[in-house]
Amino acid sequence: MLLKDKVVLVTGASGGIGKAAAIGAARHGADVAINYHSDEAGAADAVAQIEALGRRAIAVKGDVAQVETAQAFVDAAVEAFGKVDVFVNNAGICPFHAFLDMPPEVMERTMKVNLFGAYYMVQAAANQMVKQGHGGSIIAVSSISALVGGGMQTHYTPTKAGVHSLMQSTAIALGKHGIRCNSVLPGTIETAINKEDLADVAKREYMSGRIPLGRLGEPDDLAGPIVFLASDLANYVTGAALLVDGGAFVNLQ
Ligand SMILES: NC(=O)C1=CN([C@@H]2O[C@H](COP(=O)(O)OP(=O)(O)OC[C@H]3O[C@@H](n4cnc5c(N)ncnc54)[C@H](O)[C@@H]3O)[C@@H](O)[C@H]2O)C=CC1
Ligand SMILES: C[C@H](O)[C@@H]1OC(=O)[C@H](O)[C@@H]1O
Repeated sequence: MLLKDKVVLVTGASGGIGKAAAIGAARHGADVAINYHSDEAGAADAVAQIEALGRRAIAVKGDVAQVETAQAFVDAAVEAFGKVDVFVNNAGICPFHAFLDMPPEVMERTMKVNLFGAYYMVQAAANQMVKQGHGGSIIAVSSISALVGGGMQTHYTPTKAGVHSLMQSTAIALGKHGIRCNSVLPGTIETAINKEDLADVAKREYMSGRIPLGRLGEPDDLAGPIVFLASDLANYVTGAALLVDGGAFVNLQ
């Protein structure tokens, strides 16, 4: 039990990596507050799975692109559980689109959800942790795409580099409060975000062929690394970025 009686908040946790991280935290003894955008059934299922593990859970609806969502989420968690120990910024979108004719609204929505949303959420969680006075752990779900590009992801990869950079800067800003800030950099993980993209058989085979461990990732592959960074096992880890990609990044030839 690495997170016994900790309170963990996860954004975008009605499915995919966020849901796996929320349930993974509960498996390690945490009570969990999840933010979700619109998938009521997915959010209810995450709550039910956490409660089945004997932990408490709440689901709070909100669009992370709206500034006020962040404080409302933190307030709801504090009202339910009394504190915030761990904050996982996970919510994100990746509407694949070519560069030369990128619609401004697609670019701006991606920035607002992935980067602005992360900024306001992390700020709200950090203020709560500072007020509590006993430190905390913040983890951003960045991406291998913080380090490498994607021709159909010119609006997306800068947001992932941005949240990685945000963790580096907040690690400095919040170190004196005992708040650690790190990012995980997933490779290609099969979730709703890339269902359509990976439906292309040739693309799917190319992507899995690039991975030394021989398979695409699953949401649960992120749960362990996130729980580790959240836990006291990572007490002296801050400003770090952990690739969770089956070895894809280092596979040049
Ligand atoms: N699946 C992959 O290959 C990779 C995913 N990531 C990142 O992991 C994170 C989670 O994505 P996945 O689980 O893969 O996909 P997903 O589509 O299953 O999950 C994304 C979650 O974010 C939520 N969300 C989207 N817009 C939101 C908004 N405005 N407000 C609140 N919630 C919102 C969605 O409802 C969903 O629950 C994202 O930040 C993504 O960029 C990073 C690297 C690889
Ligand atoms: C959604 C993509 O399949 C996925 O997102 C990322 O961040 C990875 O780099 C993959 O491109």
